[in-house]
Amino acid sequence: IKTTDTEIAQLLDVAELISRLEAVMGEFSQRGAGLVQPVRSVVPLQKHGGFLGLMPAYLAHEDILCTKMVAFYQREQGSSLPTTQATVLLFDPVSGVVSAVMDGEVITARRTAAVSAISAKLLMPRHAEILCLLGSGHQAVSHYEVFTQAFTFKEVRVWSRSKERAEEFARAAGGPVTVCPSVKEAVEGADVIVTATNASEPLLFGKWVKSGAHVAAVGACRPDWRELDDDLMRDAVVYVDSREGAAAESGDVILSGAEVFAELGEMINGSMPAQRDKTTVFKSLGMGIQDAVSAKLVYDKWKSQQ
Ligand SMILES: NC(=O)C1=CN([C@@H]2O[C@H](COP(=O)(O)OP(=O)(O)OC[C@H]3O[C@@H](n4cnc5c(N)ncnc54)[C@H](O)[C@@H]3O)[C@@H](O)[C@H]2O)C=CC1
Ligand SMILES: O=C(O)C1=NCCCC1
Repeated sequence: IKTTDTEIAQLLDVAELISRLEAVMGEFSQRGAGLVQPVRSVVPLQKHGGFLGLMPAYLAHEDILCTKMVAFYQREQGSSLPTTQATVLLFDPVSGVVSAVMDGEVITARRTAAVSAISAKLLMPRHAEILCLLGSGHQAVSHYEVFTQAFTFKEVRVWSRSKERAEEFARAAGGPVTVCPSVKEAVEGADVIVTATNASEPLLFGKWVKSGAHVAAVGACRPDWRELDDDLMRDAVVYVDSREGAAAESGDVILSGAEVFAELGEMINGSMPAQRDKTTVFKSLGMGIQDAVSAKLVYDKWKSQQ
């Protein structure tokens, strides 16, 4: 089959996705033989300010064989082209035949937000009231959608480099969103902060972050890119999706020298604690296994409707 982002948006249910992602992230952190997922292969395109990422995964228990190919470009402000363009291939693992070719933008946006929601569920302060989104692009939109579906906040704030974009974001959101003029004002007193920008220098500073807040850091996916400053990285308890991925790709982890406390999956398995009372950072980079379970959910739902 060949499925488009429009179809996938209808088929990929957030609650089902969260439950499948929790299971697979837990399994990943056990490092069993049933799950094969190398760290993303990255082909840098220095000449064009981008890279091509290859993200294969095999999940033996459910017999899911999948790969995503994702092109990522740091665009000029105002460019009409998307930053991230992706295609997901699902294979029949018995024969190697390709069973589905899927657009990858919705899968990428929704599964990333769903993984951040799992981290927030475990790490955000009890009775969290204020959600703050830094950035107003695809990931900010999907994080808004998933977080407001999974949790109830009294206030949602957005900050973006472009005030017009932030205002557009607020208008398009399904509920009230406060547009903030600066990062500092946006994050002051926030319980949950999502950083979803293409910044390569820190824009979120520890001195602005409320003690006990939870930060889901989604951008800065190259070893020399940052969204968070050293103070925040060193003072917070740092969780990652994959230790190997973070050591290879996260500028926030590598350049700050911060210690990684645990993987999300270790918290899910109960082998490492969720330090909810401390300031926490979940550094997300994205993993092939997340795309694999998402693609399988889409494929099964599509088949059940034929
Ligand atoms: N952790 C994960 O699994 C994934 C992470 N990402 C990352 O998420 C980030 C956002 O992706 P999208 O929302 O798809 O991109 P997008 O292009 O739709 O939105 C990017 C946002 O960042 C802002 N921005 C760009 N440069 C900036 C700068 N220097 N300072 C402050 N803001 C800046 C833009 O104004 C826009 O609001 C990217 O860094 C991407 O690498 C993307 C997919 C998966
Ligand atoms: O996991 C992904 O997919 C991506 N992560 C970092 C940026 C490109 C897409």
